[in-house]
Amino acid sequence: MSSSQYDWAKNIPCRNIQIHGFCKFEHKGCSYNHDIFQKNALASQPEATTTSTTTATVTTPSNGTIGSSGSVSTGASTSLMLSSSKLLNSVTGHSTPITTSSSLDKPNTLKLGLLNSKLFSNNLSNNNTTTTSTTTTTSLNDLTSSPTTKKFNLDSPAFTPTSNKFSTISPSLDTIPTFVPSPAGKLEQSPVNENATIASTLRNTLNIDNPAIESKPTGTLSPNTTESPFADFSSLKASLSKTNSFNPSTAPVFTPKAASVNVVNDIINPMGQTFINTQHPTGEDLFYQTTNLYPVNYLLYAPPPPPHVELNKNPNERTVDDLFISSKLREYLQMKNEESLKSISNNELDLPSHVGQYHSLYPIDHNFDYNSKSFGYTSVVYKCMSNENGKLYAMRRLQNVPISSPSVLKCIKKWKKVDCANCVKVIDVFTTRAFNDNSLILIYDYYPMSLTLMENHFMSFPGKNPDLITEDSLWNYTIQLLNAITEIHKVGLTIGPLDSSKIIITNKGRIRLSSIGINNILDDVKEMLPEDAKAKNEIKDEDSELLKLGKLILFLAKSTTYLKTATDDPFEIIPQLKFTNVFKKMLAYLFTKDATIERFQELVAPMILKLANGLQNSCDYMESNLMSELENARLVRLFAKLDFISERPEAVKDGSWSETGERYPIKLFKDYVFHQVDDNGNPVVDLTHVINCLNKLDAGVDENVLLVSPDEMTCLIMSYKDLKELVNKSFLKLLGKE
Ligand SMILES: Nc1ncnc2c1ncn2[C@@H]1O[C@H](COP(=O)(O)OP(=O)(O)OP(=O)(O)O)[C@@H](O)[C@H]1O
Repeated sequence: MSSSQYDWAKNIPCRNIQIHGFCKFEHKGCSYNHDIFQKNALASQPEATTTSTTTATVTTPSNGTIGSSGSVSTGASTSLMLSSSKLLNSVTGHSTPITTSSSLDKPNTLKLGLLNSKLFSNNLSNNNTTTTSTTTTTSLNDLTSSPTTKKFNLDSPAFTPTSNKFSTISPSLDTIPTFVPSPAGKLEQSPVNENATIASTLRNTLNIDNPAIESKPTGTLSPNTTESPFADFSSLKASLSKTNSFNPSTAPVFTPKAASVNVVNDIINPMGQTFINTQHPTGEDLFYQTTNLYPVNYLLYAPPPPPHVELNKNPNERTVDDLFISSKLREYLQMKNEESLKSISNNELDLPSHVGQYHSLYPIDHNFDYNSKSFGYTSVVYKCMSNENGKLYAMRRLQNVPISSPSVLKCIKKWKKVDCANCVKVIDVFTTRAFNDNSLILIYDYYPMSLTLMENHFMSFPGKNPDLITEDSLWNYTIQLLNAITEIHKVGLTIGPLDSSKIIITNKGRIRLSSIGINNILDDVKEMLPEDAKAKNEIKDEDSELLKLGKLILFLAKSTTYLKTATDDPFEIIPQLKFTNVFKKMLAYLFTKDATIERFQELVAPMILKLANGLQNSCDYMESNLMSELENARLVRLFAKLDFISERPEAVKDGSWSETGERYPIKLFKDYVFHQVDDNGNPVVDLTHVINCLNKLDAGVDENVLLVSPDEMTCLIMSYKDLKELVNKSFLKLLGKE
């Protein structure tokens, strides 16, 4: 680049000086004039004004018009000024030069450029300029007399940054003046007051209950306080960090049961429900304090449609409910989940924090009776969590069992081998002094929400009445218990007493023996007792397995019938039962002396087939529900993928990631799926649309979709196929696998 090429610029003041106060390219080839400002600074003020006025007025040609059309009158001095200043900017801003202006013809443009340059230089020797300069003197009179000059005229001081001011500012951080807050007396004025308002807004937004802040209400800060107003902020910051930082020991967990703890007052919430405000507990109790005080609505996500909708549906019509797992099943499973998440502070019940490797004990006895000694010892059942694998287990504790040798626990090895669908699997057995006594502990698989046969059929609980005993349910129990007996026999063991309080219902109609193995251990313990103690603990268990089964079924069956004669003889009771003869025959067989398991199995075979049929139907039902959830899981993964990709905060600076770059269609697609509004601007909440779109995206169909940005300035037509490719590509890039 030859310097002569930019000769035209040598009289034009450098815009860098104008803006920044200096030009860092001054001695590095910048072709613009750098001396003018120095001269101007030295020149006296009146002179400068005169120069300015004189040069400014030059903007109007002699005929009082400007531009190629010659139609702009001198009256439009403001617009004229703007045009010329615009032009000046374009010239001095090193951008498109004078000659390329489209709106002005060449001579005029050139003239204006030169005239404007005179605004600063007043030093032109060019003939053209001299002529123009002469011609504009008249216009000056016109302009000065014009009423429009009042507001914004040529006399308005031009913006001339004082280069001295900027040059005195040191780039060093140390020399940057520090902000000194206003004296306390001026606290009611901004900006301090503004800060206080921010603090209070923050406090209100975050709902921080900080007495330090509370004592200094917004806008009424004490005038004679000598404290820095930022003291508020430090306390706010402290409380913010306190409020927002995660502390596992104080982080609340959802504990529905604990709602009744430490009740101080009830508050009526706006939704018309009563929830409980708990006193702030201390220490460990904080962990268990109630946070969700509203009763859980298990059907919140997809409530079943009202009957009039359900009944009047056409075959091709679906409700949201149809898209998901059946509401009843979901509610049931969610209740089970909730039950298994229940916890309570160890302090509250004086429970040990750990028993062996098990912790988080939670008593699950529904009707704990200290005097009930089913095994000859008081027994309590807890839900607990294993420290080893994080799984939940049921822990049965027998209090004060006189175990003198660990050898009595060996028999449990055999019980661990029992793999039966109608027995609760035993996991572990040990003794402990964690409860301050000699407790025998047995660990079993945990089945949330299970009730014993006794509880299910003979007791009522809040929200649950005793279940009716029917012939079908009795057949069901008989066959399942027969299965348990058979399986236990296979490993050379016997079931021990068959008690309705030691059989749990873990699912609809599904029963399991809940305390297998205990009897064997206690028998061995008994063997080791001294003779007199042995006699005291004697529990006669001479019945055959089938007889035990018969007694249990008879006990359940006779509870359904009013017996005319009070008798204990099963052969007198059975004929009085209001059940079918087949059932009565089966029950009577269990009480016969020569009853065998094999013969009994033959007897109940037709009923086993019926049960097998029901179980298979139940399996099909579960599988179909699983299928619908399977699709949901697929869509959830797609949701997750989309969310992983779009609106990544760390990519905000890098526009190429989502906002304007390659991934912009994904952002628009998300808007298309989730953020549509109707004609009235109301959000469109249509799950079918969402599922349709996501399914098409997942399948990558060839169909095109019109994606429009919210401001309607960008429209894209893309196929789901391309979108899918883009999503996959972006996701791989995110994983660093591209
Ligand atoms: N493995 C288990 N999983 C889940 N809950 C269980 C399990 N075993 C027992 N339970 C539940 O624990 C509670 C107490 O059981 P337990 O056998 O002690 O019955 P109980 O009626 O209290 O008898 P007892 O009067 O002899 O103590 C019952 O509600 C039962 O459903």
